Amino acid sequence: MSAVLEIEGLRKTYKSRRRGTRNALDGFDMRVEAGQVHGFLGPNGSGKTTTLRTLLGLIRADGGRMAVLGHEVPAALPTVAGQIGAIVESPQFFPHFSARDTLSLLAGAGEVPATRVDEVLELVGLRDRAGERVKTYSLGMKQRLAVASALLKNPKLLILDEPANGLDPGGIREMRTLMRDLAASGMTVLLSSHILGEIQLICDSVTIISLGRRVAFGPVDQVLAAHSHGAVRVRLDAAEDLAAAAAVLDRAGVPVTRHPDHLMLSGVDKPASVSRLLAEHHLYVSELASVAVDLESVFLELTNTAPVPGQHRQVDESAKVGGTGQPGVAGGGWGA
Ligand SMILES: Nc1ncnc2c1ncn2[C@@H]1O[C@H](COP(=O)(O)OP(=O)(O)OP(=O)(O)O)[C@@H](O)[C@H]1O
Repeated sequence: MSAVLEIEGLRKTYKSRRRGTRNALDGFDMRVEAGQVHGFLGPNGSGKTTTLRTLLGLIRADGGRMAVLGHEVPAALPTVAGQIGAIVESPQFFPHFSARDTLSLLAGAGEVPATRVDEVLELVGLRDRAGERVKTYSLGMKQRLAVASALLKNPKLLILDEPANGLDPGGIREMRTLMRDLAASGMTVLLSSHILGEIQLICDSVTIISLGRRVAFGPVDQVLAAHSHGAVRVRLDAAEDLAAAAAVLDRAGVPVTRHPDHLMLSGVDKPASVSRLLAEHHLYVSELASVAVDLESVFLELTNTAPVPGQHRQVDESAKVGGTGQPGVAGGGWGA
């Protein structure tokens, strides 16, 4: 498979006299293969928008390299920009223009045939409302218009930041079908979203970022498989003992994620040893179950963002990452 997008060792530091320096990207890597729907996931403030803005030449990186469709960017952006469709942050439209006027204007400016306007209106489900002013649109309708505008050029790489934002359940499902159809037609779709159930359904592969570094990547099923090994859910007789149990397991080197009424452990070969260890500390298990993990559990574990009862997690209090940034996916990566 060939890479449509390659990012290696990307670094970006924001400097401000008042707030000092902040490493938004700290040697971030990413690879997206052709024809895939690729999910780009990370907690608030982990560096997703910074990555996308850097890729599109909106801000300058401090180090690393990026290539789109085999061309180094930002140097080659004039060559490849016509093949990238992107919505990063909410685009603004003229409120008094209709969707059709808006798209016709963009098509004219981008030398896109006028017939494409009706094609994209149909694709995003706005055909019957295309003549109405944008200011009368709902949030979801504006979001559909944004996706239509990114599709106008029939790009090879489509980058969408939270495309399901504001969509009703039917709209989310339609967007899911649209993404899959676009990928089937050969388009590569990079999707940033916090709706992990959706990502698991739509995406072929994912990259998870935390504190500006990649903490997992690969085909969704491989990322899940890598973290399903020895995944065990633990409940205790007394739920108030969960914190003490988490501390005991942590000291024993067992990866543990706290949830409001249970703990999730990974890499447990002998579940019985967990109940024995906890009993030695007078902590008694009421349930010990092997489970198949979902993307949300993997995300919460890797980014250390699972909610903890009685605590208000602050932005940036996610995982201190280290090591290779690889999830243990066989072969050290995919498409290699
Ligand atoms: N212009 C800026 N000046 C200073 N710091 C910034 C600036 N833009 C982003 N940052 C900081 O860089 C870090 C990464 O921000 P970024 O917007 O890339 O996160 P994100 O992953 O897109 O988050 P979200 O999921 O909330 O959209 C954050 O700590 C943020 O505060």
